[in-house]
Amino acid sequence: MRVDVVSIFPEYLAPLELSLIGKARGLGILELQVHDLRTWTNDVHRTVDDTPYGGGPGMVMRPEPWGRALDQVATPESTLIVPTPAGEPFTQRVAHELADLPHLIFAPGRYEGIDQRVLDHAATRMNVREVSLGDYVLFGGEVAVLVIVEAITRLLPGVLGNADSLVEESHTGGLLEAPMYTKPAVWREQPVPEILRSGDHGRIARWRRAQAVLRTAERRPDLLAAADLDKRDLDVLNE
Ligand SMILES: Nc1c(O)cccc1[N+](=O)[O-]
Repeated sequence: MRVDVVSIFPEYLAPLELSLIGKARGLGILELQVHDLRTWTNDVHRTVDDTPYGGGPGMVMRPEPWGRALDQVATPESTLIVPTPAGEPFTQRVAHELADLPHLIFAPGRYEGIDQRVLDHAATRMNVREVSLGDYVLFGGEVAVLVIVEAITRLLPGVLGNADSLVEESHTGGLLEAPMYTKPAVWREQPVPEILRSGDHGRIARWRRAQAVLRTAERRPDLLAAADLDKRDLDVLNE
């Protein structure tokens, strides 16, 4: 997979050189390049914003630099990802969808956002997806890019040492993951649930599933409605 990020704060994306993302880049699993949007400005002040038509507070990102940036970076295989509070919810399902694509271009906006014509023009030549991490307001989209790139990269084949890790985690299968424990067996007078030390893998799997169902029912009933529950799950909820 290739990823290009265009930002007025390219240094914000430095964490994409670290840890497993850095490893994926080193292995050639992920090809990633960060660009400074001001590269595509043509005035002495390298201007990227201007006042909004129709009035109102703040500034809007000018279309010309973005247009020239996308002209250079986009290919026929590109999908433009625009992190914005006005976007569709970014979920594990969306992460899986994006992880299957050949080329993602991220356009994190600043100020009051990017001139809408940039997205509308881009949509005439590539897929455009506006995605939101949540219902809150940030200074810009760069931190959202870090989150989305991490969520996608860990799904790419060869990145996680044990692909089984993807099976039992939260939101895979629509449920939150069960609580996890490690040594010592007792910590500050709190024992690890006995079943986890029983060695009975069938009972352990059923216990973990029950815990996931109960935790999801308590914290995220919205997910439970969409989850694929079996009779045993329903019995757990009705106990
Ligand atoms: N919430 C927000 C924002 O305020 C600015 C850019 C991106 C996002 N987001 O992805 O959620």
